[in-house]
Amino acid sequence: MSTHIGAKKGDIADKILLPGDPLRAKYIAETFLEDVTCYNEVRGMYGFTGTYKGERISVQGTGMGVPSIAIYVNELIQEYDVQKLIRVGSCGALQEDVKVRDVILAQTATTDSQMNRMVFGGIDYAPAADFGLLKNAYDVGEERGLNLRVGNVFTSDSFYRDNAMELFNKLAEYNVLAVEMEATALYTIAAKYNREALAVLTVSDHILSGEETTAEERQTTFNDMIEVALDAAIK
Ligand SMILES: O=P(O)(O)O[C@H]1O[C@H](CO)[C@@H](O)[C@H]1O
Ligand SMILES: O=c1cc[nH]c(=O)[nH]1
Repeated sequence: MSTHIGAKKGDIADKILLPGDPLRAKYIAETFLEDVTCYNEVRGMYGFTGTYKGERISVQGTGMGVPSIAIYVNELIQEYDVQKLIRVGSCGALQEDVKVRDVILAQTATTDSQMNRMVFGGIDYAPAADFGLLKNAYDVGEERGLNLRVGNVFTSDSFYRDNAMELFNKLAEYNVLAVEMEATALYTIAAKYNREALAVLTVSDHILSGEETTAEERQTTFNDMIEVALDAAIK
């Protein structure tokens, strides 16, 4: 086992979905995977391995924010040799034409996290999705008739911030689509170890209008996101 994951070598597949919420990991495993085993309960951050359309795949909760996902992604890569990592998360829309329930593929992730600046000595590294995974996800979404958005998202170090609209309006002016809290760390760590990474996000609320999804709607639209991620992972 690694420091935060109670799995043996080989318990985790080389492809993995990464929701922030560990209960979303459980939902994905129970709803979409077959022959499921739970390999992790450490800190309640559930991890499961099963099969999807005959292919072995895992799903692991990451918690919220850059420090938390960075722990799981580092251990999944360094201790369990995971190759393809796809975050499946929620986000808040920053553009008028991005609607609640839309699914976004994060091509890149702007951030206020200090993580990359610490690594690169102050340079603004540009974390990017793996092109092959991004293309697979886009193609899968098109085949399913989804209106996927592709672009820049903001990985925020805080969910609550003073004068938030000042920053959000500036990000919107520069065409950032939505705000979430983990993608930048996933992309940067995956790049370091030459692994494939992508964040697929469902808009759960709209920052400008205040509109929110109901719990039921969230489940349905999350299903679109989850199926896009699963099909992209095995394509
Ligand atoms: O739905 P998840 O994957 O947790 O993602 C979003 O939701 C959390 C905030 O409520 C943050 O983790 C943010 O990135
Ligand atoms: O980080 C997040 C996630 C969903 N909605 C938000 O407003 N922020």
